[in-house]
Amino acid sequence: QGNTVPVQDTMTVYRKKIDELDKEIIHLLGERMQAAKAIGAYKMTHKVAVVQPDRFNKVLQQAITEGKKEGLSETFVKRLYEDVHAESVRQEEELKQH
Ligand SMILES: C=C(O[C@@H]1C=C(C(=O)O)C=C[C@H]1O)C(=O)O
Repeated sequence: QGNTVPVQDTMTVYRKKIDELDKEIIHLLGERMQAAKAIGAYKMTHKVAVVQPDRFNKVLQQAITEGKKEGLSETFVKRLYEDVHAESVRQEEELKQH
């Protein structure tokens, strides 16, 4: 059928967009982890606890607010940020081993 080619093209265009956005997301997450590690290094020198629940709660609330503007559910943003936070804490803790 002649219409299968344009359908493929449309999907290819959007998938290319998704691939680009995914690259940006990963790049930004990497940058975020670098910032967390810089904070982790400061904490290590000044004997400050890695996990800061009040700060994380603020970060989470900000993300939920921004997420809502983008049509993202609170549940999704919460799950996502709990994972991001866990990785951030893991990377800060890892600094102590070196
Ligand atoms: C990066 C920090 O360390 C931890 C990680 C956080 C984060 O990833 O946003 C927030 C609070 C801390 O539990 C920080 O204290 O700011």
